[in-house]
Amino acid sequence: MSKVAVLGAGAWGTALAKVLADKQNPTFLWSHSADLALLINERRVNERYLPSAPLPPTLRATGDIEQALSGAELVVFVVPSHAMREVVARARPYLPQRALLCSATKGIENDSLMLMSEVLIDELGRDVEPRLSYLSGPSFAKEVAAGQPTAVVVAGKSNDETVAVQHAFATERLRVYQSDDVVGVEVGGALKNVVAIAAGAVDGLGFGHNARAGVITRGLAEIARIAMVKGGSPLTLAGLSGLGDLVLTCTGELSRNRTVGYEMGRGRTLDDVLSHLGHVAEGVKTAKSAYDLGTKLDVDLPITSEVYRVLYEQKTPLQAVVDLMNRSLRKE
Ligand SMILES: NC(=O)c1ccc[n+]([C@@H]2O[C@H](COP(=O)([O-])OP(=O)(O)OC[C@H]3O[C@@H](n4cnc5c(N)ncnc54)[C@H](O)[C@@H]3O)[C@@H](O)[C@H]2O)c1
Ligand SMILES: O=P(O)(O)OC[C@H](O)CO
Repeated sequence: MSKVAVLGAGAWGTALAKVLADKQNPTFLWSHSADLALLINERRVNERYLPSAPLPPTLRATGDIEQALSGAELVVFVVPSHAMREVVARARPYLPQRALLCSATKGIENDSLMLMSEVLIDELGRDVEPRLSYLSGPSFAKEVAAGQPTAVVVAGKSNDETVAVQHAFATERLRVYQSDDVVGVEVGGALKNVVAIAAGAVDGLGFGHNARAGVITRGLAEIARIAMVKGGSPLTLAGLSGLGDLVLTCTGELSRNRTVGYEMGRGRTLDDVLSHLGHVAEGVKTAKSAYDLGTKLDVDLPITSEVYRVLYEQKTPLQAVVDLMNRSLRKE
């Protein structure tokens, strides 16, 4: 590619920009903090969000979104989901007409209950849909940046454009699969963060492997129910952006979402955990969106609902486990 723009200089934006820049694509990494962009260029590392990864000379950070976007063939949106609408609106005047647009954000917007695909189309118009794709799957930024073998999936409605994005990201260490199930891939990526908070809480409470496996499996059932009601395929949820990301996030100690649940399981408050986390934990906001979505679409989401009550209604994690275990018995 002659130029790539990555919007969002957090851990994941920096890791993806490094992947693209290591492939010799001139890559602009946009940060909404001009000071952070200056520091990244000066130190050749993003010390705030991804200190473990030295950045190649083909990567340049900038606080100027017009400079980042001008002439870009591929634009990657990697800001937290609550900032997506604002950043897309900011980018809109400068987006090159034919650029491929890829979201690597995992979340569901509060209040509108929109997936990132829906936010992007809402802000940019239905015409851009063939150029839109969504990258998801089990991928801790630190491991991707270190060249650890990783498999992800990119989903889009238009085959040629999705294949182009698949090839843009693929390396010997980053295997990229392709899918046309945008809803399934997005719902899987967003809701696994909520289930990971539950899995972390169960670990923090000191329960065993059985409990964790139960949360993962029954959490997957909830994710699949929402995805299907929204038009996604249950098969997608058996893939990288469903089971794959769920297992990673529910078991990996690098997960911010699991950490939130784990620390709350050990008795810390949400505010205390978030004030020390230093990164976004998407599952916190997505728990509210998913809870509201379940109510709106009349989908049964017991684990998600308990995570919501622990995060927003001061229910204790232990009481949430007790209530989950003592619901009426049913078929699997
Ligand atoms: N970190 C990972 O391993 C990983 C992997 C896959 C997907 N993701 C997803 O990628 C997205 C970004 O996560 P991250 O890990 O890079 O987050 P992070 O917490 O490391 O960084 C967040 C970034 O967003 C910026 N930001 C915050 N508010 C903003 C605003 N209003 N406008 C513009 N920028 C703003 C911050 O300055 C920071 O650069 C999330 O949806 C996350 O779920 C993360
Ligand atoms: O650290 P987490 O919990 O935000 O998870 C990061 C990625 O989504 C894992 O695929």
